[in-house]
Amino acid sequence: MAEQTPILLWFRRDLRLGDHAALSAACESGRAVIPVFILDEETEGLGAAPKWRLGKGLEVFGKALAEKGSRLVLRRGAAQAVLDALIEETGAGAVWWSRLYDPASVARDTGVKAALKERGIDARSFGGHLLFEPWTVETGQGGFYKVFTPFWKSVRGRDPGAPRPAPGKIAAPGKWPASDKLEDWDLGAAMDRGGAVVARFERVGEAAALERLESFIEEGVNGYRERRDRPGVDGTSGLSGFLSLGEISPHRVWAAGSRAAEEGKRGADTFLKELGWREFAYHLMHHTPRILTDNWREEWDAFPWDNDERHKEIRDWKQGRTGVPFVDAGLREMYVTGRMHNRARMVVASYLTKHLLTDWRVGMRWFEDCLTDWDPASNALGWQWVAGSGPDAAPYFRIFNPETQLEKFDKKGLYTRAWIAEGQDDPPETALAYFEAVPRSWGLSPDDAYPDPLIGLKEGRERALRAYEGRAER
Ligand SMILES: Cc1cc2nc3c(=O)[nH]c(=O)nc-3n(C[C@H](O)[C@H](O)[C@H](O)COP(=O)(O)OP(=O)(O)OC[C@H]3O[C@@H](n4cnc5c(N)ncnc54)[C@H](O)[C@@H]3O)c2cc1C
Repeated sequence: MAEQTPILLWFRRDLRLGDHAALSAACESGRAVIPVFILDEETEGLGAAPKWRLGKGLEVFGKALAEKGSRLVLRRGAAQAVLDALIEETGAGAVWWSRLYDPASVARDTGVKAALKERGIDARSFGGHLLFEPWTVETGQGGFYKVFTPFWKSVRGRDPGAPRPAPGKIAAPGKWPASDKLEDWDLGAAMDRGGAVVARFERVGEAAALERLESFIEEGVNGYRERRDRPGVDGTSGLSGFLSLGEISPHRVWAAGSRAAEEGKRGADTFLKELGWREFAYHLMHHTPRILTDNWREEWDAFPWDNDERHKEIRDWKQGRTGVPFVDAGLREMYVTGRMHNRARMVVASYLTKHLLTDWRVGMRWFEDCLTDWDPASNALGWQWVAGSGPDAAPYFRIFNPETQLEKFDKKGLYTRAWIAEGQDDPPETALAYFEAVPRSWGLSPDDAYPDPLIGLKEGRERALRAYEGRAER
């Protein structure tokens, strides 16, 4: 009987046991569950840091499954071919997974679902990566939202439902199919010596995510509104890496934030709103997938962006050597920790796209290679928002001044001291770690002089404004 056959649970960006709709449904069915992760073309193509982070996540998730008497079967190849082979080997009658929303995953999953259904396999996708499915949020006219505030107004009162508990038991199949060895995949290869440095700062897995959420709600959320903009303090939740790989569900985070708001904890509403930005990014990626590749506002196609990555300015920006302390601190923080404070993300993006007149896609790709919390939707929206080419974007002429930003948000110089070694008698470990992490071929040393600015801030600003005005005349 088909109902007795095992279920293949295809894990992707949902490496958790708690609040997992597909896993809970599979366990409730009473059938054997075979968890599988596929290293397919799309996963192979991840940037260096997200791929390294995925490897760490898979390691921890495999152990969590083992504690439940289950396993994570690892296979490499095209998703359809791998699933077909596993169906043959195990007699599975169903393949279930949690939905993804980027266009490449949607195209792959749509094809896989159709092919599986064709051969009589119960192929099902479940929600869980988002609070609200993008197609369920509509304007009064039946369209999609292009501006955050009305989007937020339309969803903030919704109840996304309570998070589900982790299953007590995951029934194992009579015989396990063979699995690749995670070490053989060498997912951290492109990180070279940087991996060991980032590992000091990275926390991985569902248990770590739950711990972080709990401590943030207990101690951090109260001061979140005031502290979230200060890059030199630990004032935000630090959950983005976990959310990116689905080691915690947004429902779980939302539920904790809502409870904190009900208890009157200051900052909780602001925190929920930030989760709203993540939803908004996905809403836009679903309705306009070109946000990942093209100027969302087509009039920007005429802008004379520089996108020649051989240019010294772009190389210096990537290396955190622009001579502008806030910009360099942000880029170095990312290189060392795999993450960058949100205020710094805005400042480095503004500097690249405005002072250096560089195409936002150059910066977006660098983030995609260096961020352990890389998220396709939030990254694209963030870059287009800052560049001015995106939906609900900051106007181009509002150019961040990295010096005044520093005076405002890092008055005591905590952030720049933490990340820039040059010029300090006794630099902290964080600042020195940058020189351990970067490739030797960059030839950098903490004893070097701090670089001169690539361009005066006033001069860069005026040049950007001239280019912007020129664009309007084109
Ligand atoms: C140019 C640029 C690129 C970015 N790239 C990414 C990316 O690749 N991955 C990523 O997760 N975020 C990205 N962000 C958004 C934001 O910087 C990070 O989500 C945030 O810094 C993560 O830290 P946290 O978890 O401590 O955030 P908190 O302040 O604690 O916020 C809680 C959660 O809300 C969500 N969130 C917060 N701010 C934003 C935002 N502006 N847009 C979308 N979601 C948000 C995140 O899921 C975050 O974990 C980018 C922002 C900019 C300006």
